[in-house]
Amino acid sequence: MNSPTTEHPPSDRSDGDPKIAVHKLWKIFGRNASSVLGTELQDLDRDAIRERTGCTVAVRDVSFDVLPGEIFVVMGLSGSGKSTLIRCLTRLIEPSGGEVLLDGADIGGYGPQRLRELRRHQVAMVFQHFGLLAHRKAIDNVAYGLEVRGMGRTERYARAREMIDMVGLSGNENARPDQLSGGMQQRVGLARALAVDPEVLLFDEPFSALDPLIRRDMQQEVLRLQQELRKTAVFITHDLSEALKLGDRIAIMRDGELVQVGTAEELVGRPADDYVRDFVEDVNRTDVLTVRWLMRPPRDGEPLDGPVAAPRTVVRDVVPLLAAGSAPVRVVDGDTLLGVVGRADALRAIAEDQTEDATKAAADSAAAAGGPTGDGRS
Ligand SMILES: Nc1ncnc2c1ncn2[C@@H]1O[C@H](COP(=O)(O)OP(=O)(O)OP(=O)(O)O)[C@@H](O)[C@H]1O
Repeated sequence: MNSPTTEHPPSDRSDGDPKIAVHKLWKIFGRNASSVLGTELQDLDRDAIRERTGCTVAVRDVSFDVLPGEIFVVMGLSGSGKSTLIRCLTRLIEPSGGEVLLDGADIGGYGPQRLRELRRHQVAMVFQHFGLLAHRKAIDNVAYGLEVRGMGRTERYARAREMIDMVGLSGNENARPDQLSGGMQQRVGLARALAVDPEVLLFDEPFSALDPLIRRDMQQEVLRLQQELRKTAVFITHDLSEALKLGDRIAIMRDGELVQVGTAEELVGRPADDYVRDFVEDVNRTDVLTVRWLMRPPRDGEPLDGPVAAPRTVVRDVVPLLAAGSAPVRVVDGDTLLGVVGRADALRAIAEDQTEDATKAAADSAAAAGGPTGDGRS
């Protein structure tokens, strides 16, 4: 085995240049919007800007990268600017300032023709209210983007059938939207977006209108398709469990600003402020935090014959392993020992407070209550 590393997550995200890079993006609604940016007014808070100018700052100085193949979730309360932000990514809403780069190209400089091509070929959107054409059959809705592109009937129907198959709607090709349930309509929306084989998928609260069980199915569907197709996706939601389930990384928005961008573990394990803490406080930490997050290098003399766990194993699943023996769990990726997790480390994950002091106190009380902690501290 190679030597252990103390590197923290995330380690399995895609490397390389971002697919989408957003730099210092602003969107200010209102007739006097241009009087705000670049003046001292822009430093005032949202309410003060509205009072002074009548303008609404929907997106304020937002920067982030979306890596190829990742699902990047944007989450926040109603009115925090999520929909405006996602629409700025294809200039469905024109940003007031800043840049959006797609594969390094600044889309701010695109003319109408190039912008149309971008929306037809490179980026597809799935909307909350499906956005289907009511008078068209499912297959014609799915084929719509291909028709707009000028693809011939036989070819576009073949492609549309393939997509309908892919989202599990075979047999419903000829149904009109009002003959389909909400979940099925959104599958049509998904198939339509995928039909044009876009590089990027933008989801604007696509499952908010669906019943919880259907919603769960659709989330599974997105994860399955993502595994298969590896598209880059930006996914808007105001539902934390959806964000945690789908997001490789999650951005939390408040009043137009990004408060924190991180993996589920980073948000749950180290919330940036009380706003994020409020969002994540009811999350069961052992379901989210992984051994990769908690691991540390082995200590001198610590036994290294404990059970093995993959880096993404959640804490809940290693608790039985730790309970069964005293040696720490070894976190292993292939042949490489990445680190170890002992009983006290697992307690730290369960505890709200992850400071060293709290960890030590938890370990001490565990030792006092039941013998060795199995991590060399006892
Ligand atoms: N066309 C518009 N004109 C003026 N103000 C707007 C416009 N669109 C959005 N806003 C304002 O911008 C702010 C951000 O709105 P946005 O819809 O982006 O938020 P959101 O987080 O997507 O909310 P929700 O979850 O309710 O959809 C809000 O204060 C909203 O009222």
